[in-house]
Amino acid sequence: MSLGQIIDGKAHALRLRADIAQAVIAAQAAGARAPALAVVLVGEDPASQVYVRNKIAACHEAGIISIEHRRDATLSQAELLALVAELNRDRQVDGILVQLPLPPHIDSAAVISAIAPDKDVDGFHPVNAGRLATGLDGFVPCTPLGCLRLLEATLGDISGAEAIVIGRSNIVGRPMASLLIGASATVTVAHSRSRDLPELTRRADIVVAAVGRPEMVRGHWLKPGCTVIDVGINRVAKESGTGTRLVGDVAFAEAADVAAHITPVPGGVGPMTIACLLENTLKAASRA
Ligand SMILES: Nc1nc2c(c(=O)[nH]1)N[C@@H](CN(C=O)c1ccc(C(=O)N[C@@H](CCC(=O)O)C(=O)O)cc1)CN2
Repeated sequence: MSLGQIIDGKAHALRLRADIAQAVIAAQAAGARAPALAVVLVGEDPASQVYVRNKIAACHEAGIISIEHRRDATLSQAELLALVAELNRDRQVDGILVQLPLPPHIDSAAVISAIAPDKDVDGFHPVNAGRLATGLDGFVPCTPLGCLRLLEATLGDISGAEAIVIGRSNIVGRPMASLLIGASATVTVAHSRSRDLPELTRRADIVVAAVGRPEMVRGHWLKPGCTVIDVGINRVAKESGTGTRLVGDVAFAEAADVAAHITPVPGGVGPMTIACLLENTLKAASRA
């Protein structure tokens, strides 16, 4: 029997998106122009195409202008850097998003570093990473920001809580740890070299799994009554042998028997990523 309360990321995201739409209307009533987001997609990665389509639809619904720049996979790094430079100069563009992953011949770090930090609504630029790590205001990457919003809505104050972040990527693990430290949690960052991961995880009141390995975090790793935020999106073969299904980094059914709160996959963190992109775009526009 499942004991854990499922955290409905889709419902939280819809509420946040409605709040942003209201804020856009209010800003325009006060004389501002509509926020504008440039979305750059290079290549034909099927998942990226879906994510970009969903981001553009979410912008439209919230009254945010989106300007799509699609380029084929043969685009050179120099051409992409030139596009980013042009968007940096464009005063009608508040936010710039370059969808990842980029084709292998392009150095993603170089492209991210070329985005003006004050238009970097993905929060991936080293200046924004530094601002977050040092407690300064800046843009926070959308996925960890969405995780924090879900934790705040579910638990309220998390100061003093023991948290573990499993994974140390620049996009999720590291910024997530900074956000939790900012919220005064006691934070452990675990990774592939960590010794006795189950034991470390069992100490935590809050578990954020962002490791990219299907169902790696097991129910018996968890402290009863903890809160589990599953960032993983892994496509695996169905047991029937035909087709695939999405699973997270957490073995959901087992974990839901032990945790007090848990995000599902799909329908947990993913929808919050897109809602937080809108939040960051509104913030970029209101600073311009
Ligand atoms: N420039 C960026 N690139 C990438 C980011 C990012 O934040 N900025 N994150 C991911 C992909 N991503 C957004 O871009 C993203 C991933 C997943 C979801 C989502 O809603 N997932 C659904 C399931 C979707 C499915 O069926 O495949 C869910 O979890 O419910 C939204 C956005 C990498 N690239």
